[in-house]
Amino acid sequence: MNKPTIIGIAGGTGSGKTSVTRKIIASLEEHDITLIEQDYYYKDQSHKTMEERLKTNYDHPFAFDNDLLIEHVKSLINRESVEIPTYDYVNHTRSDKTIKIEPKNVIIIEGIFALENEQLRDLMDVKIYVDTDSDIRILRRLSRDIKERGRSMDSVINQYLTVVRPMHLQFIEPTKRFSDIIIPEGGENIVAIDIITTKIRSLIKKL
Ligand SMILES: Nc1ncnc2c1ncn2[C@@H]1O[C@H](COP(=O)(O)OP(=O)(O)O)[C@@H](O)[C@H]1O
Ligand SMILES: Nc1ccn([C@@H]2O[C@H](COP(=O)(O)O)[C@@H](O)[C@H]2O)c(=O)n1
Repeated sequence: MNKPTIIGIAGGTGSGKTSVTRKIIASLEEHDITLIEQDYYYKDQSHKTMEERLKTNYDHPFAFDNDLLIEHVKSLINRESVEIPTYDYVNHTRSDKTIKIEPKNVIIIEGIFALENEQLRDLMDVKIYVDTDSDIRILRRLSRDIKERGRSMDSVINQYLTVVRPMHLQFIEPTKRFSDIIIPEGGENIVAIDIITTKIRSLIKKL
């Protein structure tokens, strides 16, 4: 059986990775797509106190269980289903439930460090970096984290200035050079989404 088409979508927090991913999936409605959000692979911290969890650097590659992610992607490539973890941003740890993911012809891996790990990159057919200015990204994140992730304005601003911004510059922004295509402004870039879906369709045809 042929290898599924693997797409990696990276970019800073609030850049619009999730929005781009949703638009790609919607544009390819005639195809079944497996989505893996890298955030689900944040390391389990259930053995830590909340105080300890608040001190974790969630913007460092070490915060992720990449070994498990790579193992799961390889299983999907071998057309085996996997039970993937889920993540609870309010409690900063893995949730109790897992989700069964079935292998499909297209697999999208989306996350801030989707292009950081060489082993993971080597499995990808198309590598995308969503590039949005940092002032826009922090405004989007502020609004989203307060509405959806149980955060206060002060905590988002403090985390951004002390951890998120420096880690972005050190670890995430440099992964842009590994991308095949850079999308400015994320999900509203209709032309870029169109180019990407055309490429994915042509890769699926070759399967
Ligand atoms: N083009 C846009 N205009 C306005 N808001 C946007 C746009 N793209 C994304 N957002 C909003 O910004 C927040 C972060 O976007 P998201 O796609 O989740 O980014 P990421 O996955 O890179 O963190 C979400 O609340 C989303 O609805
Ligand atoms: N417990 C956690 C885990 C992660 N984060 C932040 O999430 C960001 C990545 O998610 P995006 O959807 O924004 O790409 C990352 O920058 C972490 O700081 C968190 O705050 N708490």
